[in-house]
Amino acid sequence: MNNLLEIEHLQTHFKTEEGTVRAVDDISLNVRKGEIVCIVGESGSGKSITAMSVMGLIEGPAGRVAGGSIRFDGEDLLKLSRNELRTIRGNEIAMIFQEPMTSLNPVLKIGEQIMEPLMEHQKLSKKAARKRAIELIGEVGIPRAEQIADSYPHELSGGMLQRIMIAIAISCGPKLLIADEPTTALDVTIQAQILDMLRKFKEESDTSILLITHDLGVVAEMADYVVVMYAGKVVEEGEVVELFENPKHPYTQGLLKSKPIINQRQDELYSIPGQVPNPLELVPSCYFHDRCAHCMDICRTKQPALKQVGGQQKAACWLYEEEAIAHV
Ligand SMILES: Nc1ncnc2c1ncn2[C@@H]1O[C@H](COP(=O)(O)OP(=O)(O)OP(=O)(O)O)[C@@H](O)[C@H]1O
Repeated sequence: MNNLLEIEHLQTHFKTEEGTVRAVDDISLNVRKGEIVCIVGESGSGKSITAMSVMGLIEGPAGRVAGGSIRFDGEDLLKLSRNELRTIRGNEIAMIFQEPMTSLNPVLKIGEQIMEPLMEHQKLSKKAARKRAIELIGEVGIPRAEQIADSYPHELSGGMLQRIMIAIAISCGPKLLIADEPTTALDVTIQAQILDMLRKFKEESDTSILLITHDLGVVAEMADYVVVMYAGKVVEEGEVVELFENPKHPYTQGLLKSKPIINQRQDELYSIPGQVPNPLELVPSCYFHDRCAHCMDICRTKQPALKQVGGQQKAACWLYEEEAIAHV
């Protein structure tokens, strides 16, 4: 109902010499029209690979989507040909990456790079595309747009380049914007400006945003709905207020405890003890068990399923299972 993106039981695997990495291991999530969904989790939890799977950017033969479905606006993206996918990518679904320098072509002028999708997807003439590119540079808050259009990427600051990436991403009026850590490389003031811009764009155009971050401050500011990932799995999800007020999964509780609080001096910031497990050594269990203060016997031997734990909130934790209590 009203879902623009529906990911169901997605599995994305990588074959390595040491074995298969289940980077995304049976995850489901929805993004409704006009909604911002944040995927949050530590490094290596599978956030980026989820986004790359939606974009059809998983490279074979080592990487492959091994199962599940990704429906966008009613269409199963995994069943589309490369060409059909290319038509959707950059047009109806656009992505902003963490490092703009790696996505921009260093030898092409900024204006030309903004013009490219406008000519390819919107079929604008060169002249019309240039005019629109200059407008877009202004729309993302960069002054002297014409001069910027004629500059090369290395002549711009990191914050400006990220604005250019946003200009490219919004140029074709996408229905879904995927932003993978879009502000991580930027200082806090610029970070806030970029997030404001994304929110404003969402409100004006009713675009949905799938925002990937490890920063709960960003989640608090941006999300309608939050999906917490750990070791390739969704361990908790819910409406942002509900989840922040009453996190159920010990991992989410740990993440929230380790979030710095603005205007409050904290002598030592809490961090969750231990490390994310080696993706090649996962055994049937709760993957968080050896970092969890509430670990029970069952957590070491059986994987908890994601279940409703109140309101819209779901958690995958034996603490909320009657079966667990029977085993203690
Ligand atoms: N090409 C690859 N080959 C093998 N394993 C990979 C490959 N790409 C990613 N992985 C593994 O998949 C898992 C998930 O990676 P992913 O980049 O999605 O994590 P993430 O949550 O986005 O972390 P980060 O914030 O560091 O980007 C990790 O264990 C990673 O090592």
